[in-house]
Amino acid sequence: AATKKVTCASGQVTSNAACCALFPVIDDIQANMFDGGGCNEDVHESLRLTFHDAIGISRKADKEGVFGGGGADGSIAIFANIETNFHANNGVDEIIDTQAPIIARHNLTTADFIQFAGAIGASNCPGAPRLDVFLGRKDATQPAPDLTVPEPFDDVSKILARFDDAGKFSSDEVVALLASHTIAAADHVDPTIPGTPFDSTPELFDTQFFIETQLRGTLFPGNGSNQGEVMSPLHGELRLQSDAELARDARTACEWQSFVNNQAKLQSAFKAAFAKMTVLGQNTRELIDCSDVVPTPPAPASAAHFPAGLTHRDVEQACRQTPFPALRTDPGPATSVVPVPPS
Ligand code: HEM
Ligand SMILES: [Ca+2]
Ligand SMILES: [Mn+2]
Repeated sequence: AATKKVTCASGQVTSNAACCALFPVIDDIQANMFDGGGCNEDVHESLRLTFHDAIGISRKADKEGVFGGGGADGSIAIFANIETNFHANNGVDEIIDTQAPIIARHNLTTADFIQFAGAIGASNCPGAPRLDVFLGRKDATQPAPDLTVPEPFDDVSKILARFDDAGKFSSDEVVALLASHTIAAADHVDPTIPGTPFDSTPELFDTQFFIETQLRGTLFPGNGSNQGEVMSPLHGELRLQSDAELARDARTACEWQSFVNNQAKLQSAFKAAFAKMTVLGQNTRELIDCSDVVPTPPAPASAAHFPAGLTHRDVEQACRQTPFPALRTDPGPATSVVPVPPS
């Protein structure tokens, strides 16, 4: 059925008048955080922040009658003085500080703004799905407890258990959420090489992350092994221990491999898992769906490939049922990944 549309005072069209308020927010964050619509570091950090806020919730704690966090409730920014001290939140203070004056200029809850900024940011990255946007979350009145955010040195069992406890995420949904690491870099895992990406295309929401995490690790991009870091296949690329293990564990390896060269699945699975994550802890019946304000992301640019210098022989096959897809190797000298410039 065709949905009714409203035309906002600005002339833009959306399905609900309440969503009109979002268009000026889009203009503000695009101009003042995202370099006029780029897939820059602040986009990456904003997407990471959606996760670190939302995952702060625990079904187990609730059952035991203790507060396990309010999920996507803005607590990470509202109680930044507490939550940014948690080890797993290292570095999120920067994007919280960047977002704060923008939040102050608009009439959204902090909880809504954090999720909104991540969705708009992702739409700047070629290949990304249009992520869902909801309005009407209630802001936190207390901080999330420590230890809700997974660490890169957690083992697969602990990671899967944490996602299940937070929101009944299946192992497939966990793998889908890790697609976020296709537009990502680490500043603090090896602090001597800030901005070191997890794949060779941190400006593209493509499937390279799932390809490159399956290649044999041969080097450390910086000063050697840090907590939560394992060897990567490329100069200038950093591999998290958690990503390496999820790519190789019997519970997750085939799902991981299924994203290789499957842009359509990457988009649909990440969109669905994000839709679940972005409302954790909130009463969805009270939320307004404003997803139609999200710009359509540019089409994915590059075709799936092995980075120059690497081939099928460098794949550490982990899925037992299905062979790794055949891919071409990029021409030229061995790939060296350049750092993501700081925003
Ligand atoms: C097993 C679960 C996860 C672990 C252990 C993990 C761990 C990490 C670590 C250690 C970093 C590097 C931070 C730094 O040093 O600057 C990072 C970056 C990032 N993470 Fe995750 N992550 C997980 C899941 C997620 C999820 C579910 C999302 C979003 C849906 C996400 C989005 C990001 C993004 C976008 C970045 C890049 C930030 C930037 O480039 O500045 N991560 N993650
Ligand atoms: Ca990428
Ligand atoms: Mn960063």
